Amino acid sequence: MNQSKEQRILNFVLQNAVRGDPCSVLDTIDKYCSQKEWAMNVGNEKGLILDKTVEEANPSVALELGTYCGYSAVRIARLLKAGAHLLTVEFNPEFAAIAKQMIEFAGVQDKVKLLEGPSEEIIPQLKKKYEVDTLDFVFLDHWKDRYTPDTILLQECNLLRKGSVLLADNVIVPGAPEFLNYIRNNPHFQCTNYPSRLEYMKVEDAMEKAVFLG
Ligand SMILES: C[C@H](C[C@H]1O[C@@H](n2cnc3c(N)ncnc32)[C@H](O)[C@@H]1O)NC(=O)c1cc(-c2ccc(F)cc2)cc(O)c1O
Ligand SMILES: [Mg+2]
Repeated sequence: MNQSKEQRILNFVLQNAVRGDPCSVLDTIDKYCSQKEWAMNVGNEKGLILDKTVEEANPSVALELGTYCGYSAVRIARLLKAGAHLLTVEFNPEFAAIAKQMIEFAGVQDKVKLLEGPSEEIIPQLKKKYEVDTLDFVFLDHWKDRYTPDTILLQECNLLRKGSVLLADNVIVPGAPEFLNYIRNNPHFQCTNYPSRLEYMKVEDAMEKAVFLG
């Protein structure tokens, strides 16, 4: 059976990147996806916005929704301080298997816990099953129509605290208009928009940061 695109991306990393070097893994994925096959990684341009937001938040506990091949999980984990960790959620088993290998090859597996399943099922389990108190940082990069319900669910599960930082990818392409409307009109969030471009394309995209005010 011929390989999936995600398997081809992983193989290219295994053959061309430096094991244990997260930056080398990120650069190699970006090289493959800009020169050979487009893929929905956050990419290097929006990746720099993600980097700055993570560094500013300096989270002890971070959550990512939508792992895909693990590009942003590696990107986030490489910036985490000693003792901090990232929980990343992916419901597609094939993608989860690829991401697991990508995270291990990059050498950040001790900082990342990959949770396989839908976010709507996993979020309510975070406190009891995964021993989370509150989340310092959340990266929303899964189905764009899940951004709003999952943001509401995070609040209902008391997983946000004053100052928790949410960062949403793709608020222009594919777009998350309902999320933007929800979060920008919600007095419990302070929002900032970061114009950028769709990964590996000359197409406008943006990220939205929302700080929970408690
Ligand atoms: C949604 C995907 C990312 C991943 O999210 C997992 N997922 C989903 N829903 C759940 C859940 N409820 N729980 C857990 N995991 C979940 C999935 O399996 C994918 O692996 N991301 C995108 O679709 C995406 C698409 C584009 C894009 C842009 C222009 C185009 F012309 C075409 C596509 C760009 C991006 O930057 C994206 O991020
Ligand atoms: Mg995205």
